[in-house]
Formats: sequence, structure tokens, C-alpha cells
Amino acid sequence: MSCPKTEPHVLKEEVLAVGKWVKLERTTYVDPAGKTRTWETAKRTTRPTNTDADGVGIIAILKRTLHRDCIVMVKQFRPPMGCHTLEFPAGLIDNDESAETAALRELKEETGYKGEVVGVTPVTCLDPGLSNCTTQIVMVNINGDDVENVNPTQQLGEGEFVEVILLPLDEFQKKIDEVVQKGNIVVDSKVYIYAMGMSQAFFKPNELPVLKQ
Ligand SMILES: Nc1ncnc2c1ncn2[C@H]1C[C@H](O)[C@@H](COP(=O)(O)OP(=O)(O)O)O1
Repeated sequence: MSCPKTEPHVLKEEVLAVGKWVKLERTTYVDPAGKTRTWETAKRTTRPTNTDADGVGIIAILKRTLHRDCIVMVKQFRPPMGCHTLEFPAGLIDNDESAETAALRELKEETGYKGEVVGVTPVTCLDPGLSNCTTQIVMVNINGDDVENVNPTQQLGEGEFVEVILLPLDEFQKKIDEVVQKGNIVVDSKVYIYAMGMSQAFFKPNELPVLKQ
């Protein structure tokens, strides 16, 4: 017996609990077989009205004469994880702010570096089985020879504690593995996937698929 095909859609969203930053909703939806079901959904309360993205992540490449290009990373204690994480610099988009402006502002605040935007992704989801949280990833170049970037100074808010870690782009995955092996730190999946992609691009760009079954 074949199931009737339906375009899945949301019927209603009921708020179960609201905090200052996060809310929990019960989402009632129709599945592709036409059956009505519910889902438990977490949402941020802070999404700006002018964008579908909650925040930005920043892939910032520090370029300096006579140095290897480095990715600017941040290490911080993340309360929901109960441990430190290794992430790209990131932050929430303010109302009436573009992703590009938010990225340069957050990069300056969290790392002290002044960068230049060279690319931006579409709105991307972060954990769609749990939350509607979204981000735009902004690619930024930093001229490390610029006098403003020689001794960068963070501009952290009260309660913000961020350690800046520079990792060379040509050994990105290896250096992440070394940081993680020291223990009690979890790497963000966007970071690790970017690192795997870099490894593929650097070391296996022309490998033939000889082992394909
Ligand atoms: N779930 C949450 N609980 C408590 N504070 C939160 C929160 N989500 C965000 N904040 C607050 C704490 C900081 O003042 C600020 C940090 O936001 P941000 O710097 O824009 O993003 P990120 O935490 O991704 O670096 O927002």
C-alpha cells in the first residue's frame, strides 16, 4: 500500500517555556505521509527582525609577511557543554546589522583583529533536529602587517573570557588534533569539517578513486 504524499508543513507553535535568551516550543506539523505529529523545538529569543540568521561565524585568515597563514580561533568555557570549546570567532547579529558588519565587529571584540570581508555564505542551519538556530559564515582576511593588527587588543564585555589561538592553515587539522588531545576541550563541528576539507584540498586534490568498489 503506498502512502499519500503530502507537502510537510508546520501547523502551530506553542511556547512551553521562555527564558531571557532561549525558549522551548511544541511544534505541531504534518509529516510527508500526511500524519500530524509534534516536535520539541528550541529557539533563541534574540533573532533580529531584519534577517533570518541569528548569528555569524567568522573564518578569519591572518596573513603576515614571513609567517605561514593562520586561522584565528577562539577557546572559551561554554556553560552548556560544561567544558572549553575550540571555535571560529562568532557572535549574535544585532538588530539592523548586516552579517558582514556583525562579523567585523565580533572579530574585533573577541580577538582584537581588524579584518576585511571577502565572502559570506547563505543562511545555514546549526542543529536543525533541535533548534531553528542559524548562522552566516563570513570569510575575512586580516592584514597582519597592518600596524593596527601587530598587537591586537580584545574588547571583551563583562563576563566574556576568550583566548585567541592562531593555527596554521596548512596544518589546520593536525594542530586541532593536538589541542584536542591535550584534553577537556571539544572542537566545533564546523571547524573540524573545514579542517578536513583543507586537508583534502592540500594533500589529496588529484587522488584517483582507485579504491572505489
Ligand atoms: N543562552 C544564553 N544564556 C545566557 N547568556 C547568553 C545566552 N546566549 C547569549 N548570551 C549572552 C552572553 C553574552 O553577553 C552574549 C554573547 O553573545 P555573543 O558574543 O553575541 O555570541 P557568542 O556567545 O556566540 O560569542 O550573549
